[in-house]
Amino acid sequence: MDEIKIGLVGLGTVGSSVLKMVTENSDKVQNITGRNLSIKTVVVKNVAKHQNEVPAGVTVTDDIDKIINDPEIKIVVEVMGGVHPAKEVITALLNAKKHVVTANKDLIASAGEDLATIAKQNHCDLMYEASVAGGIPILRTIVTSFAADYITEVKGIVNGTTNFILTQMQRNHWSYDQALMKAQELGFAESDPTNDVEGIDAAYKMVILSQFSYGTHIKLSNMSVEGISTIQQEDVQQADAFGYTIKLLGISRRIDDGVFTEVGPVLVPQDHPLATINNENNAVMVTGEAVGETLFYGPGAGGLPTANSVLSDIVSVTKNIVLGTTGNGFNNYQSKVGKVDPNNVIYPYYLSLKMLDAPGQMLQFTQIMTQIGASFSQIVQTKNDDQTARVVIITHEMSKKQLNDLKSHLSKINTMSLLAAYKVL
Ligand SMILES: NC(=O)C1=CN([C@@H]2O[C@H](COP(=O)(O)OP(=O)(O)OC[C@H]3O[C@@H](n4cnc5c(N)ncnc54)[C@H](OP(=O)(O)O)[C@@H]3O)[C@@H](O)[C@H]2O)C=CC1
Ligand SMILES: N[C@@H](CC=O)C(=O)O
Ligand code: NA
Repeated sequence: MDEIKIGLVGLGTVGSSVLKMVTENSDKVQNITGRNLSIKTVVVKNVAKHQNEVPAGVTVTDDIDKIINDPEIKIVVEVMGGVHPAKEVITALLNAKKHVVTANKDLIASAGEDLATIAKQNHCDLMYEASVAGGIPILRTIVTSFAADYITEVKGIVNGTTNFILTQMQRNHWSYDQALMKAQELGFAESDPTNDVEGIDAAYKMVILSQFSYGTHIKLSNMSVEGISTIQQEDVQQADAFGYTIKLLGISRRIDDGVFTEVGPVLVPQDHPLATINNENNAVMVTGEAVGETLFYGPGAGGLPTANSVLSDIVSVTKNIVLGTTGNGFNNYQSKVGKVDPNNVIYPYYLSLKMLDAPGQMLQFTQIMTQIGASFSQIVQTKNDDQTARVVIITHEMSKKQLNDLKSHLSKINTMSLLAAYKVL
């Protein structure tokens, strides 16, 4: 049987699981593709650390040229992460006519279009199913199964680390730091978890999902991105008492002629499917005009689930090699969309305020709300300390403009401050 040799760049959480799956699941892959796939060379930073982690016959090196210049290697898996030097490495691999499979959302969200062009010029495949929602087969599903439908919204939980942290904070009353440490230990978090907890990793994934859903590139700089690092345990518990679970959601929807995409903590009603997604699991809801609402659920992080998506790309590339159909692009949908007026982006909000515990304070707050044309649906006041009260409110629908007006009014009053403002689904 013909052989296809694979190069692997990175042997961490995902890389070691890719090596395991290529080695242990080769019979099924052979059966489907008619090719014998094996990993020939692995590139890492620290060769000594990994020397004993590979089967006999596999070379471990820190020299990427050993893959770039090896004519026997046809497919390369990039799982080292980060934009640089991953971008330069993938560019060199494509120019050397290697097909590339990557899990790197940072890179695809920021340079995916350029890399796709280079791939096409070289008649090579560039696939990245693992870059969004780890083990959930969502990108290929949008390309193939929503090919004709007009997608109006794509939203969901697309970061495993933050969902794990929020689950532990809500269910087990863990501290934020304790939960983050465990997520790192389990291999869900990025090597620097800042992008996870600040919502940037989820934003990268929303950029890619929007590209696939609407055919348009949303710039990260045009998105509102908020993470979970400032969420307080008391807000998690208060949301729960109101009947909501706080989730970090990415939401991308058509509004007017445009697409509005954002990431932030959202109060999700406890009977909504997204409220039931726990730990490192992710869920993506895709709404199409024809099909209506659909939900895709599964592990969003972790070695083997992510490796399964990498393997699905490897198998797709292999089939293309066999059929001579490489270089046709992972996603070919391109379309122009207009701008969205933030006044038309409306949600109810959860507002947490600290105010002086004195007569007239609530009246003053109510006057501001009346002035900006907003109103409450639920309100709870508790003691914060000797002098101040904590007032938590769920508003009726209001626009981003009204929220900004509220913030600006509050910034001028030194007896009240807004501690948190989260959307309510
Ligand atoms: N972990 C997860 O659950 C998921 C991760 N991803 C993505 O997959 C990719 C890999 O993630 P993960 O496996 O967790 O990362 P790890 O940090 O566990 O592993 C990274 C690997 O890449 C190697 N590496 C890093 N920089 C270089 C370099 N400059 N040259 C050569 N090798 C290098 C490291 O080598 P050494 O060990 O010698 O330091 C290590 O083996 C990232 O893009 C991540 O965003 C996607 C979905 C899920
Ligand atoms: N750090 C990421 C890994 C998968 O993309 C996450 O936690 O979701
Ligand atoms: Na995926």
